[in-house]
Amino acid sequence: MCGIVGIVSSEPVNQQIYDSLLLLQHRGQDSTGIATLDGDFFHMVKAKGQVREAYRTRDMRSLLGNVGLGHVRYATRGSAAAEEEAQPFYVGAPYGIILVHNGNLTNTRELTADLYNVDRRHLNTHSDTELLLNVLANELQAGITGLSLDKKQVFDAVSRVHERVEGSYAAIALIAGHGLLAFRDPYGIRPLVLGKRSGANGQDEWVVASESLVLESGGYEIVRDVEPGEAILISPDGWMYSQQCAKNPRLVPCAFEYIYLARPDSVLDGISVYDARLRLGDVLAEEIAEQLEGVEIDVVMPIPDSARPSAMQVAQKLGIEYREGFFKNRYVGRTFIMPGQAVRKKSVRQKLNAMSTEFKGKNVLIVDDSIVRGTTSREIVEMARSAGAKSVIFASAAPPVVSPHVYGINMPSRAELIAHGREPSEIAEALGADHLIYLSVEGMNRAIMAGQDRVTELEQSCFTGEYIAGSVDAEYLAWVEATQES
Ligand SMILES: O=P(O)(O)OC[C@H]1O[C@H](OP(=O)(O)OP(=O)(O)O)[C@H](O)[C@@H]1O
Ligand SMILES: NC(=O)CC[C@H](N)C(=O)O
Ligand SMILES: [Mg+2]
Repeated sequence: MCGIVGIVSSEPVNQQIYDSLLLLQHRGQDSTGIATLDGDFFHMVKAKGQVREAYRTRDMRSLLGNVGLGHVRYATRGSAAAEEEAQPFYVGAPYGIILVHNGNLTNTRELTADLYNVDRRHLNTHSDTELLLNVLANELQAGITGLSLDKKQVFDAVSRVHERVEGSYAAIALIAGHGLLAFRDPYGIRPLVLGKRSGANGQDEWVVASESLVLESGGYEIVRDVEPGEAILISPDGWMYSQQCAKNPRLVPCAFEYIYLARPDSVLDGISVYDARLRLGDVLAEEIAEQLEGVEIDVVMPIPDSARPSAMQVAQKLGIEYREGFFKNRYVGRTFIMPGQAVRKKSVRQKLNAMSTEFKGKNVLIVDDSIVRGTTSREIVEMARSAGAKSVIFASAAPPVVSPHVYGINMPSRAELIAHGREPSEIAEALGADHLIYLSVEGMNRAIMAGQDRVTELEQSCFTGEYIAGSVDAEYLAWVEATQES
């Protein structure tokens, strides 16, 4: 999951894109980039690290134009450290295209071979985003008949992209002279939402972004989510056109967005992330009551930040006091999306501190949103014990993560997943907890999708091992494991 934003405005967009990326920072911390379209020219600035450190005043001044896009990266293919893999990516033909992408393609080997051998295209990195851009460029090129490009040709090109590319992709592109193109994969795995406001000169101003909070904070009304398979084309003077470009679109958004990735104050595909997290807590409480009958619990405690809404509900439903015992250093980023296990492990200790008065002599139920590698939970159980807890019960508001995530979250290898091939009792032992409880898969589905009928199924392969998009089989997973840094 990266964060993406694209804006078509009646005034310069540089500051708006910057502000939007700051709001999307929780989706990626490895690198960031902004590109603008200024008449016939693109301007682009990319840098490693987080938004606040990445852009200088002179960079911002160079980003001229009323149309632009931006990206924060959390690498899922290639390397987090590679500067040349920071997004956006650019190709010179046709017209000049710049693209940002949230997601992960699963047929990269086939695409790489075809782009070299058939389309005669050069690829300069290991990024799957560069592949996506080149497929789009190739399909646009193939459909051009005259000098200019019309919307049908653009939508036909996106249809052919859907046919060639497998995996997940929410993408935004700028096409020089033509405006902004946004599209979402046929399963809508990664989020993308469309917003509109009226500019000073009466022109419609548009934004497409990974999360709705970007729209709200910029004073845009939420028009709707981009449909799975749909493409949206917005001209530089604010005309918007859309078309369904996939043969069999089916909305299957990623469950992990609701559990951990997205900000709680966003609404994705009509489901409020905060409400989903509250409901995950409600259902978790029911399952705790059933499975841990008789186990003594004095206090319920969240692991800040993402677990707070769920933990609050667990406490309320179980009628047990809610306390905060772990305090977070706000200057340390999200540890799960940091590259490399050594950094992640060190950061948990830097990030969280246990206040002993809240633990001494108590039976503590610790609630986290998820346990993936166990990096956080292992350290936390140890911290709770050293702070004097009598017993430590650990609850996860998501089911066990048993399989790699190949659609935009960097969990490439089975071996690193603490729940892979282990029973909950063995995991409890590995974590050092007295009891461990996970939300059930059925409970997760019920909680996230309650009270609405737009989303009827979730992408949940990391909990079930069943992959909906592309041919993800044992051979593919072994290849990902062998080639992707985690
Ligand atoms: O089992 P693990 O591999 O440790 O991963 C899971 C943990 O990582 C995330 O927290 P993170 O610090 O990334 O962000 P947060 O502050 O938003 O909770 C998540 O909320 C869990 O606490
Ligand atoms: N998390 C993402 O969406 C990553 C996008 C792309 N796969 C990359 O690695 O840059
Ligand atoms: Mg956390």
